Amino acid sequence: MTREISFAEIKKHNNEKSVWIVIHNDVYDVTSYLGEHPGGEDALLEVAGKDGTQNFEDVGHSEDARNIMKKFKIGTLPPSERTGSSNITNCSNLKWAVLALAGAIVVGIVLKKYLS
Ligand code: HEM
Repeated sequence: MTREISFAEIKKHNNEKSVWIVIHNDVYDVTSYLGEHPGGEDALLEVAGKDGTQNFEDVGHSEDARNIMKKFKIGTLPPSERTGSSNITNCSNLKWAVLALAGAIVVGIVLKKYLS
């Protein structure tokens, strides 16, 4: 079960005793994950009680990481506090798809030149 949690409450959980982080408008309680996080506890503490979406995406977390985080979800932001950033993941996937396509086209052109 998840509930709506506002920043007024989230920002109280900003130290190692209790670490709540907002990522893509969802609220995660990662207190028990501090010691297990491959990126270290400091990375999580830095955005404790805040929105860590940007930092989370800058690292380029794997699908694995995104699955693990589901376990820690405790709620979502109220609609009035949400930001429009929940599509960043899709955007970065799209970016890679476009890059892969561009690469394939270049390889195709080079191969065609060599083979003709
Ligand atoms: C519930 C939230 C999070 C989970 C479950 C999580 C999980 C993970 C996992 C599994 C990795 C290993 C690499 C990978 O699989 O991508 C990782 C690496 C890392 N994470 Fe997180 N992470 C979370 C939040 C964050 C946040 C908010 C930050 C930054 C503020 C962060 C910073 C990092 C860094 C710096 C690395 C190391 C990357 C490297 O050394 O290659 N993580 N995280």
